[in-house]
Amino acid sequence: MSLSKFYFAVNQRLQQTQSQNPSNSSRRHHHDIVRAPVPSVLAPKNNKGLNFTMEERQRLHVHGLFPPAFRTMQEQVFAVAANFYARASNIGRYRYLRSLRQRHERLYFRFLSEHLEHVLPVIYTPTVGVACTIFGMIFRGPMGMYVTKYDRGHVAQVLRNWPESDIRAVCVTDGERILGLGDLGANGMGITVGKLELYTALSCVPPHQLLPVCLDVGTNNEELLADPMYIGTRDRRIRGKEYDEFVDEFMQAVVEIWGQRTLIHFEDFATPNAFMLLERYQHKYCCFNDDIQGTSAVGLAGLLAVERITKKKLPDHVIVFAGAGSAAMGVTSLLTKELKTRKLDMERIVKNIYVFDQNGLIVKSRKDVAPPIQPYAKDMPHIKALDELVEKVKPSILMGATSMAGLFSEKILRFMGANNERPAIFAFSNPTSKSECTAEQAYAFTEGRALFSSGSLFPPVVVNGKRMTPGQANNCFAFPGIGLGVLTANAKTIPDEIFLMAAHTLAQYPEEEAIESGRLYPKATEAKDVALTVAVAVAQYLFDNDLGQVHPVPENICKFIVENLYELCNGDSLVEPWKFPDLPRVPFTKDYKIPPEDVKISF
Ligand SMILES: NC(=O)C1=CN([C@@H]2O[C@H](COP(=O)(O)OP(=O)(O)OC[C@H]3O[C@@H](n4cnc5c(N)ncnc54)[C@H](O)[C@@H]3O)[C@@H](O)[C@H]2O)C=CC1
Ligand SMILES: CC(=O)C(=O)O
Ligand SMILES: [Mg+2]
Repeated sequence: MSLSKFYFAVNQRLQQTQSQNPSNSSRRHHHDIVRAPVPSVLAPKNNKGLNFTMEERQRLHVHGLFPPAFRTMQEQVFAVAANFYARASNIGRYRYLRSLRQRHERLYFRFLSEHLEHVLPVIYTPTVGVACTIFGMIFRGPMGMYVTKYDRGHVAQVLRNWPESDIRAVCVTDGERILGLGDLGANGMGITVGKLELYTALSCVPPHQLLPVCLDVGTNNEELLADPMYIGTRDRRIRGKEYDEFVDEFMQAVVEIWGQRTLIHFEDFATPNAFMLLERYQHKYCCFNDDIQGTSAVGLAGLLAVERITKKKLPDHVIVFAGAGSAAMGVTSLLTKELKTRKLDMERIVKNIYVFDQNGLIVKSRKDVAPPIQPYAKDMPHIKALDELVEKVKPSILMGATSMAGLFSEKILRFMGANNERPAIFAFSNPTSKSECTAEQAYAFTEGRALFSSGSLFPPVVVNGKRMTPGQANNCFAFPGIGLGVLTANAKTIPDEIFLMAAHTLAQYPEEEAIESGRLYPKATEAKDVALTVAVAVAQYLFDNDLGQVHPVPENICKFIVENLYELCNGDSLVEPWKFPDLPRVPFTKDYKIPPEDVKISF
């Protein structure tokens, strides 16, 4: 029984119990009516919880609404941590965090910011994927705007209902390709919420300036259409002109309301629409597609790190891309751009790049190849099986973005290990359940020599006593910094070069020691530092190329950004908000941390 069906059954049972005992339900109803209104000082963005001082409680008329105890922000973070780690499952933690955000926003982001390593897999991939599959059941209240096809002609009017006026960035999805989970329709809202929360947690963009949007254009997911818990419109997806005009209206409405400078982040559109919309809007609006462009920066950064450790130039590496969707084609095209900057011609660039999709190797004789992939089509006989291609061309780098769990079979991984001293394996697909292979498999079948990275993080693996730490090849190391850099410069459009800048900045992160243990990407605990560094590089590029709209151009961009960051500390402006001061800790020190278990392998 699927999780949503299980909960549906539980709810049905509850309803039956209530209808058998009407006196219960009417009593509860009566209590609801007499409940006192919540003062606006307790609205999520104003609430300080037990951190309200006695003077504030009296002045703001909330005295008596709280127990007498006072807690510092840090103590409240401890209390949240105790609750968070006490939950038995990550989906339980997700639900706890959702309710925390809905009552105390600053505490929520402060907690996120301090416990990133454990929180990232909950508010982001993989758990957010589970949350999206049961989103209708766990929906608690507004988190963003739903715009449906029935709002055509009135999209601006609908967007104006959002209670915040100073929106600087919008993350929008139409829910057609949510992670590797396919068409989740209106449930895709969970993804846009998660992405924007990283803009705050990693880049300190104030949450009230961020707006998640779900364009509900229907769903073709039969299970959802038949699911009573589904929260979206129960229609099939609109396509073609109708779809294009709807998205056009949305884009116009955003700039009409919040201005041309509003950053529009496209997320988890199905690949054909993702490329179509990027081409249509890239030079017209301040927008980017995270799955194509954000991922391209992270993919190229990983390749640059491989180049560094193997001491072999990228064009000399044989690279097989499994998948030819947004993610894989994003990386391929940024790699091409990078190699062009190295003065290589197209023939040389594509020589060692092989693209393989669900119908096999992309070859010239195939008729089903989309235009962006055509330059990589090989003039050789078609190969249908990935293991056959790997045996034939002997790649040193294997990148997968297919949502096909287990695609990198034992045979393929052993082959990679046998032919390379440090085979590079990238399993981009999300969530974990869709990964092309696990970290354990990548290390086990290459005698612990693989440079392994995945879209959703795997725990470290101890191979013959040596601790291998996989990296996270995820666009979360790019988009928060890119977003912050673009907002800092107030750019009107986002040029492709930005993603090259981001890739080179990110590639500098892993130290030699980390690379030795197989990790090509920074740790989650470094993600805030990465975001700021990427933002500075991006803003610098925009200013240098006269693409910024801030006058006068700030002399010190880093200082300028830091001074404008969200105060995560309830008004105590922190000089370096991404490094919190070591405040005195209360004896709240129960063992509530659950470090991920290492997997142990020996030969
Ligand atoms: N780690 C990261 O930062 C990111 C990861 N992703 C993940 O990448 C995956 C793919 O995303 P998109 O490119 O947008 O999806 P997509 O659905 O457009 O592309 C999937 C590609 O995989 C190919 N494919 C399917 N089965 C295959 C098989 N058995 N053998 C070889 N190729 C096969 C398809 O032909 C298609 O070209 C998703 O799981 C997504 O979550 C996407 C963006 C960023
Ligand atoms: C990470 C991401 O954007 C994806 O899997 O779609
Ligand atoms: Mg995505």
